[in-house]
Amino acid sequence: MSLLIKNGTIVNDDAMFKSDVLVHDGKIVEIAPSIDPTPGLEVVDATDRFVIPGGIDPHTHMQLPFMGEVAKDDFHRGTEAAVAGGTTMIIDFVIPTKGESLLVAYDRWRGWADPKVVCDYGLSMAITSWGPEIAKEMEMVTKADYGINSFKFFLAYAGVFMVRDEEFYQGMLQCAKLRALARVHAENGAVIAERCEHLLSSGITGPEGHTQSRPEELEAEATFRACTMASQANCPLYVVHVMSKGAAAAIAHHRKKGAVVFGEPIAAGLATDGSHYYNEDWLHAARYVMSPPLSRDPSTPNALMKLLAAGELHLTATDNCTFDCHQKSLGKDDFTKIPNGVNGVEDRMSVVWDKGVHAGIIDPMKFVAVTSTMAAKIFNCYPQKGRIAVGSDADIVIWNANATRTISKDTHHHAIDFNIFEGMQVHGVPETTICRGRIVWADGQLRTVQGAGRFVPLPPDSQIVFSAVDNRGKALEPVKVERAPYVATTLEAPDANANIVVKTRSAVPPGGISSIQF
Ligand SMILES: NC(=O)NCCC(=O)O
Ligand SMILES: [Zn+2]
Ligand SMILES: [Zn+2]
Repeated sequence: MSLLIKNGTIVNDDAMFKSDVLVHDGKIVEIAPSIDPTPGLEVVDATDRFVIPGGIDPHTHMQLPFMGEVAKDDFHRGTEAAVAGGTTMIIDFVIPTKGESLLVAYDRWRGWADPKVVCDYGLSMAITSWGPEIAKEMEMVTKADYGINSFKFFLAYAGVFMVRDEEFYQGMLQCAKLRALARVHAENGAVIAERCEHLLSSGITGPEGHTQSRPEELEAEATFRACTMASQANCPLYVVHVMSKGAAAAIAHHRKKGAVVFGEPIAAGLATDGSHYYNEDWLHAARYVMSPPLSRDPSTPNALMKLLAAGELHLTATDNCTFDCHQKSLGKDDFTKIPNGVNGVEDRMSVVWDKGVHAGIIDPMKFVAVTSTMAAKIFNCYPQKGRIAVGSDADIVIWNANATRTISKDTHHHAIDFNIFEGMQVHGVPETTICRGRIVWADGQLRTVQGAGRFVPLPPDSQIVFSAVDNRGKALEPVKVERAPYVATTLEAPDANANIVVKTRSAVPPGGISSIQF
């Protein structure tokens, strides 16, 4: 099947230019100022429109079994919502239960996703327990047959997904060895568990307890700790759902010291805030329960967007993990039982355009970078994905920057009965979405086929992630002092009048000098 996109302005992360685009058999085969239509060619007019790489959402949880429930958006509804919003690839997480084989969990996720996806998808893998068997399976799943190149560690959800610091550290050593990216959910799970108990026993049972059990400091502390441990393991780190200024500052601190750390804000955190948790309508407040919580500081969404603009945060995702009102209401007497998670996969592109480009904070090229290209580079499928170029997959969105739409549960494609962005009017609308050469969304209608999306294996050793690591490693090698063997001497009584000699360090200790002053 062939398709010709005419008269549009192509936007990549590094350039914008007017050109036509010819697509054949799922690939972009020609880009030229003017391509003549030939008989039988479907022509899409993109006059006054941008022609952008389809969005890549690197953080979703379709049909995740979590907190006794299963997320409502499955791989069918979830990917339909994605393409309706201009996203043409998702990266979902395989999350084994504690002690479960990674291979068994992997097969389960592929079994769920392959027959249902309407767009391409890749997988990341969570490590929820630790031991030699897990380390061995990590190596297996990074092979081409499995196509995993990143592993996520939870420092929250005590007793469920959380790993201890030493497990996280060992996991990162293994990631570094396999040239796989470590990803982290950074919150202090142990302190959160204590605070939950305290709040409940003080009679705070509503959703306001959720945010009070997880103050921003606990996200910032865990982010700083994760970055520190990653630096010691010489392992690149990707911090998922950066929700607060403190967490972003921890990332910036380590990047200034040369660490390879990426920060991912999500649509929810860029467009809304934690004031909802204090809404007097219980159900309203419960809808926003996710972890880490939305920031209580109303200036945070704008600050996170500015950090994307400044290059201190790097790409956007959604953490799409949807539970409907009935599922949320299971926590009506106890906020710790409200299933955690919000929508985002359908609205991320419009929300980032509106709060970023329309607001004058980022330009269209940066928009493409933070919604698509950076994800393709980090997860090592660039330029197959994330670029409008000859030879790339024809994952393309015709974007109308001048159109607006009002987000609503009544028109969205999610499987839930509310939308956390309800009523928000956003500038920037995906008019046509093309997945590997097929139009899957046009004129406000889905034209999808279940199972038509493909699994995209993600190979390890992404350039943007690993190129600096070897030289950093040399600087971190342990230092050995060569000495003559120590010969024991008889101890003599100390001479009270002898001068005290203060020994000074002559070599930098492994891992560098701490900036903490005592
Ligand atoms: N974020 C959230 O609340 N739910 C999904 C699981 C996770 O990513 O932590
Ligand atoms: Zn998380
Ligand atoms: Zn998540």
